[in-house]
Amino acid sequence: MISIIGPDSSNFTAIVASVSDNAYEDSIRAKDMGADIIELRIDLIEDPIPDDLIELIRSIKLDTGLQCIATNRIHIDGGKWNSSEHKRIELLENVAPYVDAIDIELSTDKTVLSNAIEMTKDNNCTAIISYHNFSSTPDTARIEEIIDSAFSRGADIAKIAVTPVSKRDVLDLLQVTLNSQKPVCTISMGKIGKHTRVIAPFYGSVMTYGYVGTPTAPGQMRIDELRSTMELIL
Ligand SMILES: O=C1C[C@@](O)(C(=O)O)C[C@@H](O)[C@@H]1O
Repeated sequence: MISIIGPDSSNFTAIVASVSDNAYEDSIRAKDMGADIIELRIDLIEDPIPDDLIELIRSIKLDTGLQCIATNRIHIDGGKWNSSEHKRIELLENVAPYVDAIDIELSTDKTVLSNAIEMTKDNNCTAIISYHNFSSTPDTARIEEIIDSAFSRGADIAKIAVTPVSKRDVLDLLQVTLNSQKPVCTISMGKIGKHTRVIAPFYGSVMTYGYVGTPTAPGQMRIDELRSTMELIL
């Protein structure tokens, strides 16, 4: 399970470094830059082979001491996975015994999602159920519905990554974040939302994502810049 409770049992925000190709080298750099957790984006790795992924995860965890999230992002949620759904989930099952959390999309087929969440918990992993919208930000009632849906399907953390078209969209997401009584990770992507990667934690977001080599989403900041800016203003 990933830890989102600070050493003094206060809530703290985990800085997550998304890595893909060059995952090992970028994970070492991420650690030095101040990342708390590594996210391995399997969908961004060329021809992922289970045994190689397991060896990679073991090396990353051993040499960085950081916890690891496995993500194999479905195309509809902005991912690059382009093979079968069965294989997509199978790769997550292969690595589940070696990681600390699995990220699976709310848009996944309900039965597949339910089985994947069961598998996640059977492996004592944190279940992150994520929702992505790369064109807009739903209204607050809809975002709250999405969060409730994620928890009703077994999420330990509900992740909402949406795209604002106005400052009001950003404020709406921060309001939902502040009101949430359960662990959420909220991100306003793109240029208008970029500052939420630093300030959403102040309103209760339990994780914030950054990059080492190349961004894996619009508006991401480099890990060291993210950490220093958070330390400066939070
Ligand atoms: O879902 C998320 C958040 C993210 O999309 C971002 O906006 O930083 C980056 C993804 O790698 C991660 O899985």
